[in-house]
Amino acid sequence: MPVANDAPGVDIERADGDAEAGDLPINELFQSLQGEGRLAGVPSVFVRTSGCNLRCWFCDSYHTSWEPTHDWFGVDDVLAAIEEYDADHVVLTGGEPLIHDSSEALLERLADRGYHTTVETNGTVVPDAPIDLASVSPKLASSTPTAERDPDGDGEWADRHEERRLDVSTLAELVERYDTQLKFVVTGREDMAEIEGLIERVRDAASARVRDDDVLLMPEGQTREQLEATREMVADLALEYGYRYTPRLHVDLWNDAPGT
Ligand SMILES: C[S@@+](CC[C@H](N)C(=O)[O-])C[C@H]1O[C@@H](n2cnc3c(N)ncnc32)[C@H](O)[C@@H]1O
Ligand SMILES: Nc1nc2[nH]cc(C(=O)O)c2c(=O)[nH]1
Ligand code: SF4
Ligand SMILES: [Mg+2]
Repeated sequence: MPVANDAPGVDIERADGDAEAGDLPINELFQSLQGEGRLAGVPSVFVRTSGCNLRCWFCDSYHTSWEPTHDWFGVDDVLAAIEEYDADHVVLTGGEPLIHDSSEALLERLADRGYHTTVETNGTVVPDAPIDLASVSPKLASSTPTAERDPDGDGEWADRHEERRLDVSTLAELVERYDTQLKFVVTGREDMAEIEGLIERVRDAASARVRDDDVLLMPEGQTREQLEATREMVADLALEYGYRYTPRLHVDLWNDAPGT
């Protein structure tokens, strides 16, 4: 998916493909309702950076991970595009937004201007920047792109993904530093043992408290049809384990349409 430049008033004229120091690779920028997590339903501007240090086989943002596409924009240009919208909430996502140093500069500027910021992150990087809600989605073994599941080849990324996907001390630091929700993509009941074990390890490692309702179970699925097959099972698991369920509101509403 190319940069979404058809939204009214969004100025992304300087799309010349060349990076300058401090630029961010932007895949798309749009307004929607936050579809996931504690703030589901809140009108928000989404800034999607391109590039990721992981390769989940199910990644619903294929054009930021497996096949990244983007144009480069300065932080000022990104801010100007955000300010075209009448929104108080900004969601910085990707790809993995925290692999880019300039994400920190953008978050500083957004905080200065009084925006509420959510960062959607895989929890492998601790940033040095203000964030109102760290929406951390640690990646489970069921996300690994094994040869059978690799959408793009025959498992070349499996080892790198496996090595990088979880680091308890990084997760503990995020929990200590930020108001955090831990949002797990659930593919089946088999994921629960890993989730339970990981929560226990993060609780042991972090001085800050992780409440059961800071832990969210989200059904895997990029389309309405796929979610139909997983959401009830995941809702039942949330009830059984006492964690929170999060819908994928945007998928329920708009399926897999771009810019939603
Ligand atoms: C595309 S990721 C970008 C942010 C970051 N890289 C991460 O994974 O948290 C945004 C959110 O979508 C979730 N996600 C990606 N593919 C999904 C799928 N097929 N089903 C459910 N959630 C998915 C991720 O777990 C994450 O919470
Ligand atoms: N509406 C909507 N809500 C979202 N919440 C997290 C998203 C993401 O891709 O990070 C996302 C997204 O892509 N769309
Ligand atoms: S970590 Fe996030 S962006 Fe990266 S591949 Fe997984 S879901 Fe996609
Ligand atoms: Mg998304």
